[in-house]
Amino acid sequence: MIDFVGVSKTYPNGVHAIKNMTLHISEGEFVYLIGPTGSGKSTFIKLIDGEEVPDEGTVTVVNTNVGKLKFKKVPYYRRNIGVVFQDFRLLPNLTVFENIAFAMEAIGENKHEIRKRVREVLQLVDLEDKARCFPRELSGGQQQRATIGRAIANRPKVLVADEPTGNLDPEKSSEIMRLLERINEEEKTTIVMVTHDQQLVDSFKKRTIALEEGYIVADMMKGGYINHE
Ligand SMILES: Nc1ncnc2c1ncn2[C@@H]1O[C@H](COP(=O)(O)OP(=O)(O)OP(=O)(O)O)[C@@H](O)[C@H]1O
Repeated sequence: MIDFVGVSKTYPNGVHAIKNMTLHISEGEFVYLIGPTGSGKSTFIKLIDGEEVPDEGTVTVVNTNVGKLKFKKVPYYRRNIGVVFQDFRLLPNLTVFENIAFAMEAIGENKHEIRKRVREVLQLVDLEDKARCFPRELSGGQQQRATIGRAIANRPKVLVADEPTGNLDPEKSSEIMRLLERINEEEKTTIVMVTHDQQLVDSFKKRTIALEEGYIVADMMKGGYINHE
């Protein structure tokens, strides 16, 4: 599903963010990406969603060579990838229902299908009673659930989450983890999640890939935190 073969990424300022990385993530996996600040986690995510291209090696996601994608094809490719950030990024003037529908309207889905899927997603993220609320009327945890709903509306094959629990307390973070696990199981979505939250990684055990200075320094199938941070 996600294959990095000999991937290196150097930014124009000379920073080597990813160094000769080779790694395979299978369809349906749920993987944590951990590592100290500046170790290359966000760059790894950007190589997956096509925001950055590798200088060396190949990044293949859902049978697409992402680094070789023509500019015009990037939006089509991105339909395969749902993205969730720490800071929510919901559209403030749209309701929860509209925020989720927006992602589907953007790809020209028909109205009937949008209504059906948004209801399904609202149920999955447990926000049926908040459908008509605006983001500012929601708690942080609810906003993050709405963001996740928006990210999965188009049934992406891969969901990348960059510190999705970064702004939430432990209880809300666990709630988000249980939701992501549900999406992973029920929607068969492959999930790559960047996190600094040692407690989460220890309690919701999953394959854990640790980066340091652009290198993979550990790849543990059973997960759990290590001493690299
Ligand atoms: N657009 C950019 N231009 C130049 N250098 C960059 C750029 N983006 C990231 N870097 C550098 O590349 C390295 C890796 O950054 P990256 O954001 O991937 O790390 P990270 O592990 O996600 O860090 P954090 O945990 O702080 O988010 C850092 O040294 C960073 O300063």
